Amino acid sequence: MNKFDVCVIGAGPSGYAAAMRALDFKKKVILIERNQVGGAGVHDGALSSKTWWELSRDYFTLRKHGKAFNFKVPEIPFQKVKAEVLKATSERKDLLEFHMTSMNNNGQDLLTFKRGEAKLLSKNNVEILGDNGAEVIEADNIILATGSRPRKLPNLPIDEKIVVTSDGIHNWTEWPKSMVIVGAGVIGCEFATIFSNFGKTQVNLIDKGERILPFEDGDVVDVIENNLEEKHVLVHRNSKLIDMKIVNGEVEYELEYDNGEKKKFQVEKALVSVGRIPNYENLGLQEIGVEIDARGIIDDLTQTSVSNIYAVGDITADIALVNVGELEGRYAIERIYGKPLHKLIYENISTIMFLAPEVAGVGFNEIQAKQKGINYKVTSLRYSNISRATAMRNTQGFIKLLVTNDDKMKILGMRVVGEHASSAIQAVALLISMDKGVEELAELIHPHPSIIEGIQECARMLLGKSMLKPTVLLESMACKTCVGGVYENIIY
Ligand SMILES: Cc1cc2nc3c(=O)[nH]c(=O)nc-3n(C[C@H](O)[C@H](O)[C@H](O)COP(=O)(O)OP(=O)(O)OC[C@H]3O[C@@H](n4cnc5c(N)ncnc54)[C@H](O)[C@@H]3O)c2cc1C
Ligand SMILES: NC(=O)c1ccc[n+]([C@@H]2O[C@H](COP(=O)([O-])OP(=O)(O)OC[C@H]3O[C@@H](n4cnc5c(N)ncnc54)[C@H](O)[C@@H]3O)[C@@H](O)[C@H]2O)c1
Repeated sequence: MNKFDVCVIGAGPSGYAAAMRALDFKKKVILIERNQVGGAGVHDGALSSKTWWELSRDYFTLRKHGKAFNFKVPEIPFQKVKAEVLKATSERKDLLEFHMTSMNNNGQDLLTFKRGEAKLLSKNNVEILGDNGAEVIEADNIILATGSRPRKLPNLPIDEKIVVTSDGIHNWTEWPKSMVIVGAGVIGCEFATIFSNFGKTQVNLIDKGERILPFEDGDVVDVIENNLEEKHVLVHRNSKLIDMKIVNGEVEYELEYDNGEKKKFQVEKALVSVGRIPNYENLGLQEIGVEIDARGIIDDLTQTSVSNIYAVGDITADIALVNVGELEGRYAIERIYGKPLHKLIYENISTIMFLAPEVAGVGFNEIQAKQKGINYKVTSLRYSNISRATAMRNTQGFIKLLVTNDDKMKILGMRVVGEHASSAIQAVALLISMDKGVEELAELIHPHPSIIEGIQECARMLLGKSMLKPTVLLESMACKTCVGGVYENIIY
């Protein structure tokens, strides 16, 4: 029987990162994947949806300029865009595969890749069921990185053709004339943005509550909702989906609103995006004593209740992000083979939501600060005050910075809504992780003209030395305290 130091199950972002980190420790590793290398980080997930988003944004910009400069933008077939998306995902998969093979050609010969379905037979034995039958291997340590899958609602006729999850969008062959999206979370809103950007589909979005993206601050959501509605997206607010069926190859659905009113709608296609569930079944975990509760595997900083078995990435059912999965994958290996240099903390994660415009975030938003009972100072600046945005001829958006309500003004979090938002987040993420205040940020020389200059102006506002003054530009700048949920302007 082949014996390994580490067996990693799943070659998505978290498993791949774990396997590569184990090689740094010169360990003998086996990486097992039942489907495609890259997992949802590449296929029907992060990279594919971001390629859709980038292409849709380019096309929307072209349509906008077409209107402004009076030229006609050619139609773009669905199949052409889909082919480009699949080209992007196979480029990434090929790179990851080439990289794996080259690691061994480097003379290390430490990495074995196996294609097949893995299942634990004991705490050290894993069965791999591949095309050529079953094989059993032995490993000192096991990393579970089997990811997650779309959550399905039992009463919905999901056939991955007409009613799809994010796994089935590539089964479509043409732009739907109309579609409904069930679930106004990140995936739902990103695809509402994508399809409305291309302008070929009437998009309806079902939202259980008062507003989309319920976990995000109201001022952020307002910008996104307005833009979606300008692109004719119909947001069904405060509504419950009570029925959906496929009739003559199209979708009929019925909503019940909070006021008791019921209404029927017809659309060509439906996308269901109501969260994801971890893949921990059929791995033989319960049989060998890995503790599992209703949410999924119980882990203590990646280690499960069986001490040589670790769980990383989406399987742990907490935060489902590529960067978090990769971090956990590396961390688990560092725990096994040496002391991790950094603690595994989740408070300081940078995120981007790919909407119109993009929304970047790090640390707390106002909802989270209030939930934790934290009093804070908050400063905000609209893009209309930033030269780069003026040059882009697109001043929609704002920056919002939260700091502690004391003299230290330690950074608690930031949200940026607007063009280049994602490029604006890193400096602040670093300051939060270094437990620093706004002084450092205010004095650093930033490139000009850039969106990040706006963050610096926010820091200066808090120090009472911004160039533009919030006392004058009342509509587009603000600097306040929030104590017990009550706001008060800060006057310097
Ligand atoms: C539409 C969409 C958009 C997203 N956009 C973003 C984004 O913009 N940014 C971001 O950070 N995150 C995004 N995510 C989330 C991100 O894709 C996941 O958090 C990430 O892929 C999780 O990585 P993972 O390695 O834990 O799991 P996965 O990527 O799911 O990989 C798990 C792998 O394990 C394999 N596997 C499962 N069971 C077995 C078994 N028994 N034997 C062998 N192999 C097995 C699977 O085939 C899969 O390849 C998005 C997700 C979706 C669905
Ligand atoms: N840009 C990014 O970083 C990015 C992009 C896409 C996905 N992701 C990751 O993937 C995860 C899954 O995304 P998601 O959008 O599926 O989940 P989500 O948790 O973000 O959103 C699910 C939404 O569905 C709603 N919902 C739940 N049950 C419903 C029902 N019965 N009827 C109507 N609505 C219902 C919820 O209220 C919620 O708004 C995210 O949590 C995120 O971690 C990240």
